[in-house]
Amino acid sequence: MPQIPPDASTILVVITAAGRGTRAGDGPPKQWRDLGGKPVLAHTLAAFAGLPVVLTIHPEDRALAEAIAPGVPLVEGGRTRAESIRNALEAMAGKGFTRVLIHDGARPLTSPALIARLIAALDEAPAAAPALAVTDALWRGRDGRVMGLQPRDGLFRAQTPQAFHFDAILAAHRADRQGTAADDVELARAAGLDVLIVGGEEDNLKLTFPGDFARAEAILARRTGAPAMDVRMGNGYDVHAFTEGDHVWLCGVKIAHDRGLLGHSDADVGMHALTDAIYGALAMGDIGRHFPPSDPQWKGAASHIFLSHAVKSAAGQGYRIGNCDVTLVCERPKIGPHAAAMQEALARIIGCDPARISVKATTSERLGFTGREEGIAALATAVLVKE
Ligand SMILES: Nc1ccn([C@@H]2O[C@H](COP(=O)(O)OP(=O)(O)OP(=O)(O)O)[C@@H](O)[C@H]2O)c(=O)n1
Ligand SMILES: C[C@](O)(CO)[C@H](O)COP(=O)(O)O
Repeated sequence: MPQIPPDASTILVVITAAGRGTRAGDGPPKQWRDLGGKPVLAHTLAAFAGLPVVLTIHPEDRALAEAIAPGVPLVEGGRTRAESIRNALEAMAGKGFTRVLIHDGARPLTSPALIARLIAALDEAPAAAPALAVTDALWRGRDGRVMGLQPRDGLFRAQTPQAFHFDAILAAHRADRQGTAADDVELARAAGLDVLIVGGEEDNLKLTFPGDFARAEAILARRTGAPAMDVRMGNGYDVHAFTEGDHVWLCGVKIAHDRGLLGHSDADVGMHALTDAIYGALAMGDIGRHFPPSDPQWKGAASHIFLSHAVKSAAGQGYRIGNCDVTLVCERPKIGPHAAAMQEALARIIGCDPARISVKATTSERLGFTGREEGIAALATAVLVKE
């Protein structure tokens, strides 16, 4: 297998990351979005570790670029990909580089083996680029209808990095008047350069549309051995004593009763246990940490505020609630007739299907504080899922 040559100091890498990623949906430009815990561009840079790099950036992204690529020369990009790359080549001209790899910042999963194959190919030709043969049938279509077949023989899907003799590709860029080329091979061909096709890699995808991120996460998880799905579990336990009153709140449902539950908030013991289970799964402590009982603003507060906060915290970390199970321990009131309403109420707050929420109850056979009807205890388990 080809290796990156030990003296690679004359091989420049241009990573172009000045685009705005308009097709990738809402949020920051795709090269700055998170992929497996760090920005996409940090992965791209890591793939070329050991080689000198120049990075093209959008002027608004300078601080972000300096943070993830300290010491890497930054060049402002242009209106198009081709202009951005030309700016980088011009900035690095005359600095002793003989070969250059030109790569999309939005392709974070390039392998060292592919990079080595491309560098080796430059011994045989002034240009080499990775590509995959088209394997699906190709159609021509119009207005949602198939109009004809397109022979796929000899058709390839182009990837980057694209590798060139430095002076040859710089001259090709200088000769280009439009600045609209899809890639550097197009310019190399226009300048008459012979371009070798090197086998590309399916994993070397370019992040273009929102769905590409999930694919890249899965590839990354496979490479690092991390599970593709992150599952977390937490449990919660709470107790509230009975006091004078004529109703209790349990799992978001008001139930008439000959006693009330004592608490700083509405004392919904079931919802508190569930909230703690979610915080537990996130390793975020318990309700008391987020809503201190010493804070008067939570006096008499409706407990859905606490549960909503826990669910939002989970969502903020990329988790959805997989399922929950709440057990209420009391002799009275009887829970069975209210269990379905409780599941509905919790599901509404969580924003999930009620079928993912279980509420059940047990007595403690008249034993202990719950058996003596001094209070109600609740236990809950929550499973959080990140895909
Ligand atoms: N003026 C530009 C436009 C694009 N690029 C870079 O070229 C690569 C491939 O382009 P593309 O996937 O089209 O990225 P964007 O232009 O950012 O995306 P979109 O077309 O969806 O806006 C990306 O790494 C992108 O940052 C660049 O450096 N300068
Ligand atoms: C250069 C490139 O990655 C080759 O496949 C691609 O052409 C650039 O992205 P775009 O989606 O065509 O702008």
